[in-house]
Amino acid sequence: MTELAAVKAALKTQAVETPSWAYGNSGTRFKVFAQAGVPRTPREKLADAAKVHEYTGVAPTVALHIPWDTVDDYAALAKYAEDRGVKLGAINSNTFQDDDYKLGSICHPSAAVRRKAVDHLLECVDIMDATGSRDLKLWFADGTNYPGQDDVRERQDRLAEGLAEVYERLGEGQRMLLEYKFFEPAFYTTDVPDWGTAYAHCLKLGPKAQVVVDTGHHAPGTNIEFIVATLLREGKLGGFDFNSRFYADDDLMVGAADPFQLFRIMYEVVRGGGFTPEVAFMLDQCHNIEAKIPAIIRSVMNVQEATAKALLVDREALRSAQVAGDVLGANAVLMDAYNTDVRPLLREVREEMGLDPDPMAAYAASGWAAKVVEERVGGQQAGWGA
Ligand SMILES: C[C@@H]1O[C@H](O)[C@H](O)[C@H](O)[C@H]1O
Ligand SMILES: [Mn+2]
Ligand SMILES: [Mn+2]
Repeated sequence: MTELAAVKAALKTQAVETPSWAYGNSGTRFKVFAQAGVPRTPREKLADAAKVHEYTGVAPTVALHIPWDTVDDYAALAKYAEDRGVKLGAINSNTFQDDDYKLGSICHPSAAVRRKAVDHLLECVDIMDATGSRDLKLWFADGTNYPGQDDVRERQDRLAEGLAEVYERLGEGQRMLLEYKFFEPAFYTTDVPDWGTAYAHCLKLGPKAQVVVDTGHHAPGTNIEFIVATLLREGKLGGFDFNSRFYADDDLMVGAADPFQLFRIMYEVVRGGGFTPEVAFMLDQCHNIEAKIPAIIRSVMNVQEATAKALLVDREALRSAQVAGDVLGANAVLMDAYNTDVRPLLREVREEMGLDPDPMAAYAASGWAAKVVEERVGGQQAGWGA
């Protein structure tokens, strides 16, 4: 197989998981701008997600967030998704919106509150059993706002104890993905603030515990691809929450703020043997002012473009330049790939997959946007963030 054929074949195996909550309204503490036609139910979110997969061909799963996507019958929801060509993906817990969690959830000083939080996580595993999901994704808002507010070390003990109980509950083929974030909503300490803390907990828990890298969760200037290379080397990279940011956890379209960073990340993924189903490529975004479905289609295409460029890196030329200490030569090999216009290649890949080469145009021509605005009248629009 020629190198180009191999690159095309790899691109056809790409799988980007889209987040149910990105189809709903979202915003900031200043304002949530509602949009006409936004889903009102988990089923309507799945119907929109199915459109993203229909036009990109590489968005076959949808992450759920509990309780935002709570339903009576999860098996029926999984069937509804499959009837539309997508599958239910990671189950995201939520221990950050309940009044009891003001001082934390799994790290809270009160054993009763910790019990409540762990019970929610265990309920999420029950849901995974019903949906057939592999991954339980855990992000904790837990932290403190002032020095002395709580015992930093003891909160880690509480975290370890709670995670261990959930780990024991995981079934065959199930994993827990622990996500870190350096701040917000806590502003002094965050109990899982960085990759090192997440890695340390996952190492102690065992092989079913892996780390999630949310690309919006690092201090400015952090070399995220170094973290990716290291976690892959350790066999502890479970997945990504892809988005982009200019300042904090802006949750903008992945690749929009820094396409070069996304390329560098995907290069370390490819180089580290991480372009496999073992690494979950998930989007975690909020489309506060832009149309949501087109924004998610654009995001999936941004991931495809970064991946194509990463797969096109001339590894042999790079290796020999690196071994020779040819600094400029080595850098030039990587930049050649990055500066390659891969859009014609991806158009070909889509045509070979039986898709319209231009997903954005195909979606715009589908009339889906007008259809949902007309149909989705009344009821409570889905949304979060204010
Ligand atoms: C909504 C919530 O936001 C957090 O910042 C984190 O990124 C989590 O992954 C996401 O579930
Ligand atoms: Mn995230
Ligand atoms: Mn986030």
